[in-house]
Amino acid sequence: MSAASSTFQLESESRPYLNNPACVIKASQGKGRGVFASRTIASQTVVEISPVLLFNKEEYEQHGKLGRLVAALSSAHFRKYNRFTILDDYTFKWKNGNMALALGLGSLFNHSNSPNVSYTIDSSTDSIVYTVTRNIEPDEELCIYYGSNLWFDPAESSAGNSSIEDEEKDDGWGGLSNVDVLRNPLPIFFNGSADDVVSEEDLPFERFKRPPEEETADTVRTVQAWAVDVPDPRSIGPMLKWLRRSEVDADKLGHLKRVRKQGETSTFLLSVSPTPPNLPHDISLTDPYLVTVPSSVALTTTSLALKNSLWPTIFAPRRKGEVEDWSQGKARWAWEAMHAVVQEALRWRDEGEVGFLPCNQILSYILLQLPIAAYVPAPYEALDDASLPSAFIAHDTRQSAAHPLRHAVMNLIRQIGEHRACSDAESMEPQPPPDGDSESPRNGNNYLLTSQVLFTTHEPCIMCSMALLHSRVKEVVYLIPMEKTGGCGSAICLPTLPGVNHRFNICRWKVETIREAGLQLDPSIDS
Ligand SMILES: C[S@@+](CC[C@H](N)C(=O)[O-])C[C@H]1O[C@@H](n2cnc3c(N)ncnc32)[C@H](O)[C@@H]1O
Repeated sequence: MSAASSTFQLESESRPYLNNPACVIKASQGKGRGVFASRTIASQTVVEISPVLLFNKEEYEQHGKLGRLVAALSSAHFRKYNRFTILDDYTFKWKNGNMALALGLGSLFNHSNSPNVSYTIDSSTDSIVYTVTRNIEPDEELCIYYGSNLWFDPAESSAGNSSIEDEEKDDGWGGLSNVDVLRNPLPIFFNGSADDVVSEEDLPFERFKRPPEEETADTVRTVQAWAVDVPDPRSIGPMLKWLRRSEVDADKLGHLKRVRKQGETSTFLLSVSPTPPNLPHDISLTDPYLVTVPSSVALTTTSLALKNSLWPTIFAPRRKGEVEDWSQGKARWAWEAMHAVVQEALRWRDEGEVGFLPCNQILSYILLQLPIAAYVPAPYEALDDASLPSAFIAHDTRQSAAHPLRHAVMNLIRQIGEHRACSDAESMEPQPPPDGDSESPRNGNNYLLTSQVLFTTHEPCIMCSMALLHSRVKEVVYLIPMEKTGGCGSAICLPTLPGVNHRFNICRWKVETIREAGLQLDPSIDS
């Protein structure tokens, strides 16, 4: 039974809904059942809290979904003609790859391009909260927005005045202009406080995991630290207490064990300060002396063996700081940045700039061209800082400039360089001269993307990845992997190559988002 052919056929047929006397379920012209107001409802009233029934990914893929092929080409068109079960009309994405079926009224809200109900996901109680977004008249239908990829032909909606559809309809671009990563359903990280940490699976991207780099005896970094021997085993306890209490360089030596035992003698690591710390007079100790110790944890067993030969070292297979936590606020910032870069690419669609051609004639009606764009937003960490670096955005101009090197990323980096040159010229401050030392803070001033995150529609090619490396970018987030030409993990992963003198993080926007955007691309082009 399809939703639209439900037993509710007549407008006059309505049934009371026990939990909320302001809502009734009635037939809605051309849509099956719908939820209607039985009386006036004030704006911002919560009209429903629906618990959800969760299906895990495997269960849904096997029994509910459209089948793998169709899912891979998840377009409204395919969904329309390839439904396996009516559940496909009711379930939607939940966190951790699960699918959710709203119980109660939640499954009966119809879609409108001008919705009067918004909803938020409450994952702590596995429920969805529905709130009216304006004052509602008696008998008005309550509708939510399902997104721009509908799998049915929508019946005219009376839920609101201005219609999202009016703005979007027939863009001559297969609806790609409607790709709006900010639209409903908003991801989970839009629900909580900006400082809450987002779990890895709820992030909108996957992080590219670099294989840990192997160290050799020549590359292990070391530092000089003060140590002292405790010859009398009875002094070990008091010395440990003293060390704990005094907390000397606890942060700087946290990657090392503080005591090394060799035979009867225990050696205590004291500090990395230029002079030895003041030691307790009531404990029998030798004079402090300098030892060479590793300056970081061991990431691999090879590194551990090397470092332990200098000083017992902590083994931490994950690089400290490699997997940085993302807060809800930062995830929202990234979401908006990705939205901005997609919009920028679309802005150039009619200008004939480099994009992607359908790679398969049979499927060409769902394959779209997307020009390439790149964006560096103002850093999230410095959003409140008035002196923060500006945001920069650029697109690929290979066609219009008739220049083979005018890739979006190259254009962006050049733009930032030119901006920097102009502001330097305007500034009265003398600028430090460039030098070749990557460790030098003076040189750091001359890099163009230090601590910045770059968002791009397409994985940068090898040339662009190298330019990003030379600009000391902190992170690259891309939407579409470029299997044959990408320099950030697809064809090659430039920042992991031996010999390159800068590493940057790589984040690949999650595949579902690309599918939602309806993008299928020719992977053979350089971006
Ligand atoms: C989640 S159900 C909504 C409740 C549904 N009307 C019912 O009777 O069970 C989604 C289904 O409702 C129908 N629907 C929702 N909004 C619609 C609209 N604007 N126009 C036409 N059909 C709609 C479609 O058949 C869709 O697959």
